[in-house]
Amino acid sequence: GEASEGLRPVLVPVLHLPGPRRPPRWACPARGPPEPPPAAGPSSSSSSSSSSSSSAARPWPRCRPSASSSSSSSSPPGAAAASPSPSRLVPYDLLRRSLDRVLQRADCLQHCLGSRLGAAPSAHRASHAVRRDFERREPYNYLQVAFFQLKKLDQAVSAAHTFFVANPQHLQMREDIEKYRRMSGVKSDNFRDLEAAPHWVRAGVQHYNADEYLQAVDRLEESLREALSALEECRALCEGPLEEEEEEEEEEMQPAHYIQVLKCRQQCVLEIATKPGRISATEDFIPSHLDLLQFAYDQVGNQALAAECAASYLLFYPTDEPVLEKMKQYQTELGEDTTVTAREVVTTPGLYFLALPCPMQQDPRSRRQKGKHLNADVSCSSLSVLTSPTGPLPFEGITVTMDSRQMNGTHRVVFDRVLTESECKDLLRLTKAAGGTGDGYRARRSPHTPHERFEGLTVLKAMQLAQNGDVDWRDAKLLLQASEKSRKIIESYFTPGKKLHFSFTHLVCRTAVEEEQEGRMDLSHPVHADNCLLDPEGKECWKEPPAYVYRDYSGILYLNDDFQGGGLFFTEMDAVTVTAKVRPKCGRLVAFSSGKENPHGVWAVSRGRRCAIALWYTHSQEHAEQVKASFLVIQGQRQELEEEPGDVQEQGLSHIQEFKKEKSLNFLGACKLQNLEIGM
Ligand SMILES: O=C(O)CCC(=O)C(=O)O
Ligand SMILES: [Fe+2]
Repeated sequence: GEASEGLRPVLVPVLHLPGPRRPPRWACPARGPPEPPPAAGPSSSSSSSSSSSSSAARPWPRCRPSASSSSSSSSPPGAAAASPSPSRLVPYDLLRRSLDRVLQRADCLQHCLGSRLGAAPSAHRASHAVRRDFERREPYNYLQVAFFQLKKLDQAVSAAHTFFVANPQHLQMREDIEKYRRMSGVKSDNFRDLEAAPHWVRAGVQHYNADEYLQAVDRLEESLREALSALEECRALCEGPLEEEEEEEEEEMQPAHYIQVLKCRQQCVLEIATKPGRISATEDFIPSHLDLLQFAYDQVGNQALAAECAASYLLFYPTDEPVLEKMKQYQTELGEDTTVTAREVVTTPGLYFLALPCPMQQDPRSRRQKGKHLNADVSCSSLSVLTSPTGPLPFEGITVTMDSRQMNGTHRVVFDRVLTESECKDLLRLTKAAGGTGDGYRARRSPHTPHERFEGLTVLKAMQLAQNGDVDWRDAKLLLQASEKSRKIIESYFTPGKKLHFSFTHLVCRTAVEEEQEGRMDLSHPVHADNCLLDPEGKECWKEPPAYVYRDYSGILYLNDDFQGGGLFFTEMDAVTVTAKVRPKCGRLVAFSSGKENPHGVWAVSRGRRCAIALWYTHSQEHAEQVKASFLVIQGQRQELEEEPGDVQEQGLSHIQEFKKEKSLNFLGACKLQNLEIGM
């Protein structure tokens, strides 16, 4: 109907590289196919404006299309000097040289940004230049020549046409195109734009636009599959040991393959150069398809698949209001106990590909045997390094500030705005009131360093304090709520569909002991991993007691920033090479997997008091903390519990029994929470 018409997602089905079609500036005219006989092909000599003395000897474009040169129509001196002798000028050489330039830039950029060495200025220039090359479709200019040399006329024509589409004012190419048109053996359908969306993209969209949703879903699914495998191939190409292999197999290299490599590289460069959160139009292909599919499935009455698409879409745009709204609606329609899961797509902002089962241990030689047809194993091997699996975040307003990639590791993330300023204030009040009541941490005042005082408070302790009237019930409850909120965020981000239980929750403050700061060299918290015993010398981490081996994920929710020092940092297994830093502040939640992949420590707090809620989670029900149960018991409200979904209910009830036995506390009179809702 009308209303749903209005909600139709805007279409952005672009797989090719986008870019403004502003007229490019040209340093040199592109040259047509080399052999001059007019009958054989477009002439390269007739309209040459070059004054270079060596032009007659060189059958190739005299000037390499250059992103930076804009003033001269003669050969840049550097380029001329670097030119191989005419006899060596086979198409591949030339093509390669132009590609190498781009590839070098890409590598440089990757390296530059990767190591975060004053990345901004040069890296961004490079990225613009690379981008410009692609916007201008420069490589196609070379390709047409290469194909022409190879006597692959149809491909030469489509390369020329593809270039011309983006450069309609290019006189030389216009002439060449005219010549191609007159050549026998050239068919009109050779004038194809190789950068245009492929047929399988258009078909789905056409059906969609014609409101033919049944056909649309089939075609869109097909299109999505194609796109995912294309992307995957790209990743493999981008990350594989490309140059080496090509060096050996140069003879066999096909120009089309170069183009593919180039595009892939370009995509990687863009991904890396793309600011966090900004998703380029190329990358928009998948979410936009998911968006269309969601609507189409909805229209054909398949709510389950529509919901699945919405959930998948939210992996890319976790805060998209209309889709979040839709999601809620689907959840209601499908029933709350139906779990809606996203498709097997993993993503970080700006980086995604299919989560295939990875043949991790594959012999690298197998790739070589398969020659240039790079396979999933290449991208798989990088999967664990480059990506974090993410699900939609269950709360609005929370942002992902840094992901694994930005933190140079695996399963690391920083969320912001998990708490408001006023919630931080309330929780800090709780720490004040609780101060001096013992550290809740094996009762040691300074477990890590004599230069700081360490205070801690568990949830249970907070509840008991509230019961005794030592702290405000609402503050105690807020501690529980903040913990549960963090749990939900971390669960949905790292392990959607797989329950994470509390393992231990601890509100901790580290206070600098003023007279103990001079010449201090130690850390507030030495480098460690949370579920294994780190051995930096042996670069190992022993997953055995007394380590808390059952801890699967760790979270630290920070409450303040008015102190000196106290930054969290991650290291390599050597415990000294810092790979990422996190500055604490109110509402910031850092989360990471608890294993050897995430050694971390805290720099000395040299002034003031640093407070945070440290949270550990486990998949193991056996090791689940009884926070929720204790909360319910304190309320004395079994009935609340009975409204919980099945598994929580069961778990809660059995924990109540245990809890009562263990603590032999009489909670019946402790019903102060009765009027406070449990709602998280
Ligand atoms: O407070 C922090 O930032 C980290 C604390 C930590 O790593 C721990 O308690 O295990
Ligand atoms: Fe830790």
